[in-house]
Amino acid sequence: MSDYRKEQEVAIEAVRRASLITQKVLQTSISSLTKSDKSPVTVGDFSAQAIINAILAKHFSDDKIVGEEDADDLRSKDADKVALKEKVIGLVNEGLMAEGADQLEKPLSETEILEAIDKGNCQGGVKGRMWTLDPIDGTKGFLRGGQYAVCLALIVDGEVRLGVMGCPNLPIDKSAKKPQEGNLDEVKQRDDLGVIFVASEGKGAFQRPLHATSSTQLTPIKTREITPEILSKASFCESVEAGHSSQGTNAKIAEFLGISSPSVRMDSQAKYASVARGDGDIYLRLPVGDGSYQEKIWDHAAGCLIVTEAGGKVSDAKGRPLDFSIGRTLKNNKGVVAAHASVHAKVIEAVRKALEEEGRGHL
Ligand SMILES: Nc1ncnc2c1ncn2[C@@H]1O[C@H](COP(=O)(O)O)[C@@H](OP(=O)(O)O)[C@H]1O
Ligand SMILES: [Mg+2]
Repeated sequence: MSDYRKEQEVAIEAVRRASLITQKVLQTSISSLTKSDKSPVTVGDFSAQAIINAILAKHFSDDKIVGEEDADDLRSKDADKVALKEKVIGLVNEGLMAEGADQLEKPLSETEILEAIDKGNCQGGVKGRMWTLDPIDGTKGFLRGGQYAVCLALIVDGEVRLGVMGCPNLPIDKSAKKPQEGNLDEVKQRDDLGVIFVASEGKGAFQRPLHATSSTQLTPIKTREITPEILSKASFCESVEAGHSSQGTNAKIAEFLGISSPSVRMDSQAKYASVARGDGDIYLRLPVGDGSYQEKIWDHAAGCLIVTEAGGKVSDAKGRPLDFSIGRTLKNNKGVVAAHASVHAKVIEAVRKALEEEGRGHL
């Protein structure tokens, strides 16, 4: 098994710098940004993507990147888009020139920043090294002051080898209260929020505070011990967005497992982080309707490895491993189920029953 120590160090620093910039976008009042730039999430997305891609290109210039955005919008002469581009250029250079490892000596030019954003055009596949990036996963959560995550993973020959996730609105201490959904003031005021999660294949999963310096120790994380006998005491999490995961099916699965506590709803891959550090036990993401939506690899790669390395098991609704080797989507899979390895099979059995009862057993 290869050692991805250098990649891990670079990825943590890239995610840290990008996450701090998204946090700044959030904290410099969403309402004023909304007026001038239309969408703060666009500013945050482009800025985080440029920061991460530029740092990856500096260290691993041959690696490909599978990302969601390109810079076409920022090349428009439209006044709105020009204002957006100026904002992004300012934030990217602020992020890259802030003190710490990988600090830039001089700002990047507009052309360099647009080129960095455009690097995310790889189509994925089974051969070679590629990074997959979601600069702001959980865009809806970001906008409502809920959970969102800056997610980066390294895929080599179709397997996820390294996952790093920045969760600026998640408490460092898993037992601390999460900020109330939609309470932007709380997110702005609390100084105990912001975590980076990291996992490297075969090396375990860890967390560290987002605001820590690069030499800060990583703390190991583990899924909560849960056995089939006490499965009814488990807690499960799901998307806030009903369109992303069938909440009715999820509720039925919980009922079959004897779980009576209500689901914890959370945006983004922060759900994987919660399961990985034993804050929640099960993450259910059951397909909506005819199940035609194809999940994107950048929405799952980092979280999947972090849960697996923390002692959990991640699969699709049928119990099959997620297949990251066939392009930009998980088209060989339907839905996602993450749980402690010792109860995963029981959860999958409940998923099968629930889908059959809904007449969707073929999914
Ligand atoms: N119909 C659908 N079913 C499942 N996921 C969807 C979806 N439409 C969009 N998504 C994805 O769901 C992600 C958010 O997941 P969650 O609900 O867990 O917060 C989105 O990521 P972005 O927010 O990066 O766009 C988006 O890629
Ligand atoms: Mg996403």
